[in-house]
Amino acid sequence: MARTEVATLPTTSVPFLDATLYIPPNETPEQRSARLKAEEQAKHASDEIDALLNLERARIKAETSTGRKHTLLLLGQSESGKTTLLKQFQMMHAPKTFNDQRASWKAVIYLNVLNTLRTLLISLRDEPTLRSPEFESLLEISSQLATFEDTVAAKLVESGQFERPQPNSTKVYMRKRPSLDFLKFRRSSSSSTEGSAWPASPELDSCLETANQVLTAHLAEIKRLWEDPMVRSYLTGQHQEDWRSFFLNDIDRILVPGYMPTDSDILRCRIATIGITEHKFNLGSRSLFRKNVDNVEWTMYDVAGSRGQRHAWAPYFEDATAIIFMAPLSGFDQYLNEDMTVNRVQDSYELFTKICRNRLLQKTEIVLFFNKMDILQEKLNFGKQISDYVPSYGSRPNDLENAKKYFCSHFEQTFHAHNKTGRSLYVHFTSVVVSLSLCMFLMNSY
Ligand SMILES: Nc1nc2c(ncn2[C@@H]2O[C@H](COP(=O)(O)OP(=O)(O)OP(=O)(O)O)[C@@H](O)[C@H]2O)c(=O)[nH]1
Ligand SMILES: [Mg+2]
Repeated sequence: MARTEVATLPTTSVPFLDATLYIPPNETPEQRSARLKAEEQAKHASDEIDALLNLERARIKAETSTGRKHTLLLLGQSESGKTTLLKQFQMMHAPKTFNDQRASWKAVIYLNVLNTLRTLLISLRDEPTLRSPEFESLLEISSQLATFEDTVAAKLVESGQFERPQPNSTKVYMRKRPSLDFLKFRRSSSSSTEGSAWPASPELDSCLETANQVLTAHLAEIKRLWEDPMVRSYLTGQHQEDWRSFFLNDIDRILVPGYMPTDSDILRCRIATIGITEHKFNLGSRSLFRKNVDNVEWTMYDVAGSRGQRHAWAPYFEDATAIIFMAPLSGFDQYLNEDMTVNRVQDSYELFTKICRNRLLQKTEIVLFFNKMDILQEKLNFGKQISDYVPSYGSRPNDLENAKKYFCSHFEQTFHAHNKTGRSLYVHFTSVVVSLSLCMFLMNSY
């Protein structure tokens, strides 16, 4: 397959003007002084970030120089499945911690349900043909649902494990603050072998209880709305995030009194990673990446994958033993949340290319996970045509085997084109929410 075909994937280049460099015409003295002050603050913040990154680099170097520590980086775009893979590792190698935290995940699952309901109501609001009695009835309780969502988010933030952009944000996704805190956060994050359940909060429990009562009282409407074929067909065209449907499909089970999240619920719930989190595993004695590893500690770094946060990855490159790069192929018909002009598979490909050609990573083993294969299969079964979104796919058969072959060959080509040191590429097609034996397989197969 000719390598030039990649160029016909949807383009991602968008003009970008940095607001801090923009000087408005006819700038008043007050505007000028405010602009200069903002520039000074931006420079100060940037210097501070550089200083913190240098410190972090020195710390990692000191830890790895003993040879007793190996570093594994989980890289990939947002929602590619990095944290989900980490949870799989925790299930396998830190089962006590995983079980201790089980009950705590209930709050995140409720947050996912409340947020999905709110997103659903918002997206149907402007579609008069889809406004049913169920919709009208749920609209009446929407502000109550939003209050629950906000309270659950606030209480999770108070637990110290999560953040959100601004204290009074109406957004319920807890995302990284654009601040220096990612390093602070990384240091304070608990390692998976030592972590414990998040602190209990009576206010959070009481909010979940009330939310449960309201949702249960409206369960029939929620289900009728969610199962309405016209609504489903409308949502399919909206390219919603993959994780959203899971908890609404299972809402009866989640609202049952005494509900305790299952392994699968924990793997499927979604919370964006903030900054970089560090997790330690002792894998005993085994052969890994062609090295005989004997009681060496593995430190796994799970990073935030959205574009604005990728600059924080660099300090971890120099001493990385291996990278697991997650590229979800199911994203062929989706766009980045942070830039709706950028196709997700195209973004993964470009990011992977940057990783392959990074000078600091030339000796780092790369494991490539083409993830979310279950969702890709569902989309192809549903009749979605890859060539509608990736014109260079052309007239190839629109099936799983051909899609795997097509995308894999592009990623392999870019790897080989930038492979100056003869390192190997290990490719796997995965669905990290379902393959429970994956980690065992990974740990034993190199
Ligand atoms: N069906 C399915 N869902 C998956 C798969 N992998 C991940 N998910 C879901 O996709 C959502 C996003 O996964 P995360 O692991 O949070 O993604 P991430 O790469 O850590 O994202 P950031 O933290 O934003 O960088 C979660 O709800 C996961 O359960 C998969 O293979 N199949
Ligand atoms: Mg994550």
